[in-house]
Amino acid sequence: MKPYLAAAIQMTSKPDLEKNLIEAEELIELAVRKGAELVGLPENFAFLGQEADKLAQATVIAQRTEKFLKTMAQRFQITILGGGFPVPVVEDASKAYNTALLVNPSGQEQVRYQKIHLFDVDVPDGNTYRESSTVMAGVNLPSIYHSEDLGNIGISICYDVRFPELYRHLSNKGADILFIPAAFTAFTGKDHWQVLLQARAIENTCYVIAPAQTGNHYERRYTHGHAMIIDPWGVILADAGHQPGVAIAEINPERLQQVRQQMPSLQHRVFV
Ligand SMILES: O=C(O)CNC(=O)[C@H](CS)NC(=O)CCC(=O)C(=O)O
Repeated sequence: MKPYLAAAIQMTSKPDLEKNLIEAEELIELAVRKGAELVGLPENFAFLGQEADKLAQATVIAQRTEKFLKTMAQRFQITILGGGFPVPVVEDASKAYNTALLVNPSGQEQVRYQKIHLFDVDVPDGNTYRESSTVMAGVNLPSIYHSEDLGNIGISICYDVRFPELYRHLSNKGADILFIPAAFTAFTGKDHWQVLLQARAIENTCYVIAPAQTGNHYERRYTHGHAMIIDPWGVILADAGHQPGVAIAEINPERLQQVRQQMPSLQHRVFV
């Protein structure tokens, strides 16, 4: 593993695939110009709209998005995570998997993760979320991407951040970097987002890269923003604030080793 720059992209995705991919490309290009070699896009970067509309367009979204990620990776010679887009379930036309895809600079798919924990929550601001009405829950724990240059990368999506056992699994498997791409609601995000991300970083002594959605997407759907990168001590290295943009920070193996020496909590685990 070498020191390198990573980018957590922040977007205001809309119910418009082509428009979102254009915005995503601009932000990837910005991240690459700043030197990023590992780039993450947020959950729903390709399409953020009504569940029914997303499902109706899922076949096209999946095809376009997979091709887009491979093209971006090859063109800019980066490793890229597409942080959650619908891929139709073959056996059930009423469902899609909320899928995150990690692609290497050769344009090859390295990890495919289907979101395990679905957001079925009545948020106290009056919005109701029933992700499971159109999304099939994944049942497989994500595999780690072992990269000689970039380190061991673990993947998750959004609401997963509330389930620390998933991240314990990833750190047990050797993760150095945890991706947590999200579309966190504005209401839950203001109190929970940063705390949860810092907790996952600190308890696993891992870098956290958290691409995010921000602002108003359609009707009353608002997300929290604050795409960020956090170091293994829990320090926030970069925070994208409220506007679309990029949070960029260095991922440094010496810092990782230093924190793991200073705080060897992973070695003191008793139960898992
Ligand atoms: O809002 C949208 O339409 C897009 N969001 C999503 O697709 C997903 C599933 S509904 N959002 C979350 O998981 C939010 C989790 C969260 O906010 C929390 O855990 O508090």
